Amino acid sequence: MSDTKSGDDKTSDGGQKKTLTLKRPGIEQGTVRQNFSHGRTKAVVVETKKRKFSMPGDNKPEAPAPQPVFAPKPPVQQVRPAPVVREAPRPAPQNERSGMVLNELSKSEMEARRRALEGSQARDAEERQRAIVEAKRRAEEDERRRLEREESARRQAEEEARIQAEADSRRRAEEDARRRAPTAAPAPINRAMEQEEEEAKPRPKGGRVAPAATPVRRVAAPEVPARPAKTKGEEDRRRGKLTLNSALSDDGAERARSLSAMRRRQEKFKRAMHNEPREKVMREVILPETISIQELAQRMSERAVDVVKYFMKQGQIMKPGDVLDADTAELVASEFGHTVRRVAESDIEEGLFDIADRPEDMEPRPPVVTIMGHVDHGKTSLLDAIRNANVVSGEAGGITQHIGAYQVEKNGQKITFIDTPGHAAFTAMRARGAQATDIAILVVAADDSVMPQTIESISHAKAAGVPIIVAINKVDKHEADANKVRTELLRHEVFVESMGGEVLDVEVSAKTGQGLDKLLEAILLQAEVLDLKANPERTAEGVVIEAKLDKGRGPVATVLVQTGTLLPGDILVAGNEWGRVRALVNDLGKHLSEALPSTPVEILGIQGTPQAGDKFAVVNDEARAREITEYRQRLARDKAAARHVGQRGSLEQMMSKLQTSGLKEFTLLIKGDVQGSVEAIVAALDNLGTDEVRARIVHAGAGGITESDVSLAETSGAVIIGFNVRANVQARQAAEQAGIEIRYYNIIYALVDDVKDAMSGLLSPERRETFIGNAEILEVFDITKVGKVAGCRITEGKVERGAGVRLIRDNVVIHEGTLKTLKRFKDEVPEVPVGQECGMAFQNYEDMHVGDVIECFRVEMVTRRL
Ligand SMILES: Nc1nc2c(ncn2[C@@H]2O[C@H](COP(=O)(O)OP(=O)(O)OP(=O)(O)O)[C@@H](O)[C@H]2O)c(=O)[nH]1
Repeated sequence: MSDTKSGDDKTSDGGQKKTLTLKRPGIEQGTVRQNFSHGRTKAVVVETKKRKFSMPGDNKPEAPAPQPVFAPKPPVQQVRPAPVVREAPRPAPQNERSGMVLNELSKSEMEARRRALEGSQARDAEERQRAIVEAKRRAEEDERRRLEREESARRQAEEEARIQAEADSRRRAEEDARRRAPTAAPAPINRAMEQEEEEAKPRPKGGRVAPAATPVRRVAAPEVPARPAKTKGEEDRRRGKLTLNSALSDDGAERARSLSAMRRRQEKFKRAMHNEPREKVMREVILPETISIQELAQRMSERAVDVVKYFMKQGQIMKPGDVLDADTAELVASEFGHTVRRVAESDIEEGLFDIADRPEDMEPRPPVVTIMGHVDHGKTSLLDAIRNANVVSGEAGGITQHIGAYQVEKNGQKITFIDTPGHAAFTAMRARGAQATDIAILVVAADDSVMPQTIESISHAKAAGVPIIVAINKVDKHEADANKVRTELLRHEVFVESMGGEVLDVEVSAKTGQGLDKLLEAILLQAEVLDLKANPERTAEGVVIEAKLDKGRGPVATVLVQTGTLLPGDILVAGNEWGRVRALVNDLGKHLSEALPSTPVEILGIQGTPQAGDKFAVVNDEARAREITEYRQRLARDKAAARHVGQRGSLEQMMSKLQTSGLKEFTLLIKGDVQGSVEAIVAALDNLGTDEVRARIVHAGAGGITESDVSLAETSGAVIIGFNVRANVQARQAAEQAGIEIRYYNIIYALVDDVKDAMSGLLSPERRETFIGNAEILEVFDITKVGKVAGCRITEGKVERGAGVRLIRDNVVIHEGTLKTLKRFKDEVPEVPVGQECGMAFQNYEDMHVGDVIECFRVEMVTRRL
């Protein structure tokens, strides 16, 4: 902008703003005020030059000089205010041009300018030419790339098809080999899964970018020079940002995936074009214990919606998220034509239990005894008597407390008694796979002899392979007949020693203490025979005997250490719960520094309440404990959900449900403070069920109500019942959000009564009919516009308008309906009592005869109760 010709250039006086140029012909001058920041303004002289047009031949000698300067520029460009005003007035140039206009430039200057102008025009032309060439080159380049892209996609498709074919043939060969030698080399359990993964893996890019490494060199080699430039560009665009890492890493997965996706799209499109049905691929579906419909569909390579449709055809409305048990899933998979292989996800638990011990590490351990027998034969009395007489020496004086098991000492040897008499607990434990008992004491009252539960107890002990010692109790009673007991036991294949058998029998009295020592000796003798041993020098394993949520101490569990030594600070997993042992407390309330094999001990520090019968084991660290319990909790949740779904989910049950349609269910989730009370509630609720309505318990357990309970209740539409427990804040909030009802109780009967009431509501109300009266038709009148009216006499009770009526002829009901009119003389009346005559007409019915009887009745809908 320094080439301005503003008056400033010619001004030597800085304060003088006017230009000192002469008024030139063809140039108009004006002044414009220009605004700047900070309110500054400046007057600017504007010159407008009238344009001269000259014909090509018009070659005036003076013309070329000014024209090169001004001609290329449009007139408006002559307004050049800004640079003019900003510059400080410069001292007037010292050359001869001072005060002269431009068209009076020297010849040499003119020449220089002309040259410059010509140079710039030439450059412009050159650039234009270059741009055209460049555009052409770019178009060619684009076309070449496009062709290359197409070619590469085609080769890629060919390549993958070939690799696929190779993999198929390899698999077939492997299968053939396996079939030929089925036992020679059993495939590892995950072989099929690995193979499937292998096939599912995106094809490595090696086949394309590094062909030498693979046998596909022949196909790939020619592509090498062209491809990297092209795919790289594509890749970069896709990734957006090219980092050093991404540039250097050999990650071809994304490229392979996107190319496969392209291929799939192409195939899909082709299929759609030719209307070809998809080729059905039979798969081996790996089934865990529970699986969601979505996951199952994925493993079968089917659409989830097809599986849902399949269920719909079976009359079941399912969602893709619903969980199926393995049996149902297997049925579905085989319906879709796939084979299944079931696997256990329990690998995570491997090595948790049953660590092999070396024989030399084994040391004798005390026997664990359970007392069984018929009701009122004295089990509790016997347990109490033994305990009171034989508390572990040195610990007498402690306040005994019920922790579910206790230890006594006899002749310096310890015996552990499980303090929950009866075979129910024994069976519950066995049902969970735990066997805590070494010896069963069968209590039979000498005055009552063998009774039904005595026989049941015998069966349980025998089924568990636990030796029996018979305690013939209440021998202090004068009507006691111990021999009768012995002979009756013979009938149930319990051959006592005194009858020539091998089963030890002892006559005892829990009341007087008679024979208790003998009983304990018999136990020790039996234990000796059993040669009970365990390795105390290892991490502890055992079984949960009882668990509860203690108000002050949180979750508390009584465990029986079966092997190893349990120490405070140990991290253990028990059922679905884990925790770090904070304290070990025995049945006398004493804190122990260790719990050796066969010791029952109460532990504090677990996160939740496990269930009686759950096995426990000490693990190395919290992470493992968490991992195992999370897996187990997930499993339990899935199982509960599958059980719930199973009600509608399994085909077998679908059928049975269809047959028993009309059965209403009252779904409940029960949480209680101790396992015992929960079991009692469940049993009581089970008894409420009828053919029409029953309580379905989706989950029952000890412990507070948690968020997972709420979500289970939500999925199964259950009401949550808390017995002596409360919901935590999260659970409460979740329940509020989900609209789940939580009811709290502290009395079982109140709970059962409420459930009964609620279930009664589910029973459809009963239609109850009450007879009101009878009338005999004496005459039938046909009245115009009204129709037939029966003239009757009330023979019994009364007749009410609005009540139900039946027309009875020869004791057969001809019609049932309502009355249209009930009249005495000419008046409509609400009712007519016995002995009086009246006129009656039926609604929409006229076939009445003399001698028919009209029965009048009232119908009520009565709510039924269980
Ligand atoms: N005379 C006498 N009575 C006994 C003896 N043992 C128990 N009893 C009584 O028998 C009744 C039942 O005894 P429990 O110990 O409650 O019997 P149980 O087998 O534990 O009963 P459930 O817990 O209901 O199965 C009680 O009234 C005891 O006092 C005994 O050796 N002699």
